[in-house]
Amino acid sequence: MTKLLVVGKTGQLASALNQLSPDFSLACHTIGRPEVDLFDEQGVFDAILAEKPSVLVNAAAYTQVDTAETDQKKAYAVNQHAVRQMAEAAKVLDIPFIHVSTDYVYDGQKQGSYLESDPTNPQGIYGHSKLAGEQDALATHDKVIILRTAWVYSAIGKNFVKTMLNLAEIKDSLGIVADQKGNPTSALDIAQAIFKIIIQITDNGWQSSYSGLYHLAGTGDTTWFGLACKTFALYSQKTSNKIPEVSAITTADYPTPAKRPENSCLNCQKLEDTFGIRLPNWEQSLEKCIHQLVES
Ligand SMILES: NC(=O)C1=CN([C@@H]2O[C@H](COP(=O)(O)OP(=O)(O)OC[C@H]3O[C@@H](n4cnc5c(N)ncnc54)[C@H](OP(=O)(O)O)[C@@H]3O)[C@@H](O)[C@H]2O)C=CC1
Ligand SMILES: Cc1cn([C@H]2C[C@H](O)[C@@H](COP(=O)(O)OP(=O)(O)O[C@H]3O[C@@H](C)C(=O)[C@@H](O)[C@H]3O)O2)c(=O)[nH]c1=O
Ligand SMILES: [Mg+2]
Repeated sequence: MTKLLVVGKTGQLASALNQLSPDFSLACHTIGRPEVDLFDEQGVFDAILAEKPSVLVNAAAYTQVDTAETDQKKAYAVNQHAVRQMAEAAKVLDIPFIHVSTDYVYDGQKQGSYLESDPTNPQGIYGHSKLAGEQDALATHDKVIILRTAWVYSAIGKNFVKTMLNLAEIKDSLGIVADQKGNPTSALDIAQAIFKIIIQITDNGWQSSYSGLYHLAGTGDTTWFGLACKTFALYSQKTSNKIPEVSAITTADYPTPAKRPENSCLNCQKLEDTFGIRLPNWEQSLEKCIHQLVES
């Protein structure tokens, strides 16, 4: 039986992997704080070797985009140095390592959606540190799959969708940026895709053609303003709770410490061609998430 080890316990993706693993008949174990802290590089390496998994997935990261600007050391420790240790451990065990990265490795200036072969140019420390982690993982071990995803939301954990619903309780109006475009992605959809990839690796054995970068994001794109509007539209269909008035603003109207890409839409064709996986439309998965939030 495939023995999957997930680094990360309480985050959006780690929770989704945990939740869905029984559907895929996998033994799935998660490690994270307080037992395993990613600031302790040797501890991470040792913990993975002690577990002896047959596949390693990293679902942990330093994800606070704005805080990273002033907390650079921690961002690089988690997003680069710990990732290198995971790749080193996977190399020693000779097992596949599936690592998750971000659309924020791009500068957002491309017209149209990004291909994996497009140049990267992160605009902030979070994106820089994630890119450094990708590069270290690929340089360390052959059996590495990097999945760049985007705009992740889930009923569990912190994300933009839940921020909007929390703000609804305290605000009558909101201004949301309408000049940043991307692909909202459900954590449950990412988890399901990761399991499908693992099943193919198990069934076919590792193929050298699997190695490398893949985009994995919800189908269809929108702006943060569009995502906020859809969130409130779905929410008001399911509850009688009040929703705020939402207005479209520009990036200049909403200054933040970290610069975000204007257009980070991801072309996910390579993933479909290699593994036959295509994620659902973002609106369809968002509806499921809002349903879960309303029911809980
Ligand atoms: N969230 C998003 O919008 C996007 C995320 N991604 C990527 O997807 C992946 C999953 O992200 P997501 O699930 O949203 O992340 P979350 O922010 O929800 O969770 C991050 C996880 O990392 C763990 N972690 C952080 N620092 C440490 C540390 N020092 N030691 C141990 N564990 C640590 C956290 O643990 P604890 O609970 O103890 O803090 C938490 O479990 C990441 O690689 C991220 O970069 C990519 C694009 C968009
Ligand atoms: C709360 C709020 C945000 N915004 C803007 C700020 C920003 O441009 C945009 C999104 O805000 P957030 O800070 O929630 O999103 P952000 O933390 O930038 O989300 C990113 O997280 C990392 C981890 C990733 O990898 C990315 O793919 C992406 O999901 O919305 C408003 O315009 N109005 C508001 O009231
Ligand atoms: Mg954030």
